[in-house]
Amino acid sequence: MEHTEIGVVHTKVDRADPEAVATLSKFGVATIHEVMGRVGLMRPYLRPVYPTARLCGTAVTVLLQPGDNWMLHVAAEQIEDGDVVVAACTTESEDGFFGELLATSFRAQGCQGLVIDGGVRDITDLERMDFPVFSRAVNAKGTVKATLGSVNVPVVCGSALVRPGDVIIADADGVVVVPRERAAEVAAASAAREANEEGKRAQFRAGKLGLDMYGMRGPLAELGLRYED
Ligand SMILES: O=C([O-])CC(=O)C(=O)O
Ligand SMILES: [Mg+2]
Repeated sequence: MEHTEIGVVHTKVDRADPEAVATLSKFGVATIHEVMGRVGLMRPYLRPVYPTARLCGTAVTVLLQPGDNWMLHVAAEQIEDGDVVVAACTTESEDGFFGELLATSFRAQGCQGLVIDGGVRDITDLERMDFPVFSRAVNAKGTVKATLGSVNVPVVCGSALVRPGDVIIADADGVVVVPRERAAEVAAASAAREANEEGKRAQFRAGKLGLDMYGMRGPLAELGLRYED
């Protein structure tokens, strides 16, 4: 996707339904990705900067220029309670765009965390603050404030399309995007899948084999699987 809109801040965002966002926050990224039909995942190079980092919220999107974090300060003013900032870059950049100072500012505006297709720094402080960040790099290299990007335009972050107001869920398994129109439906489907998995878990715990639970013996025999002493 081409990033054509440079130098614009959209101040009005159509955010996903808060009740659906609250429900989605209870589920893991793998579950949500599965029930959406195995779509919406960002590339796995985006990793939490500390292992227990976890976030769920509606996206304020940022388009950055390489080595320039000016638009993150512009974005701070657009954050509402429960938002997650999703920052993409016009050109690949691993510079340290974000650290504990910006985290302090974002948190004061009600931000739930950051997903950035770039670098971040101050990660010991970010962990101490329990401010969840998912990034492509940890990098002490600083950035400037010299060039315009945009805020609240559609962006491609970790190869996934994110529109302002979409729901972002991230945990140790990855980052997933739920289009804002699908939030309620995906939340309900996630709850159903979790209930189904709880049933399977109970059977596995009791010693039942997947071979029997999933009726695999017949198809394996048909394919000619042999058991030999
Ligand atoms: O200020 C910056 O450029 C990034 C940073 O280290 C911080 O936010 O603490
Ligand atoms: Mg710093």
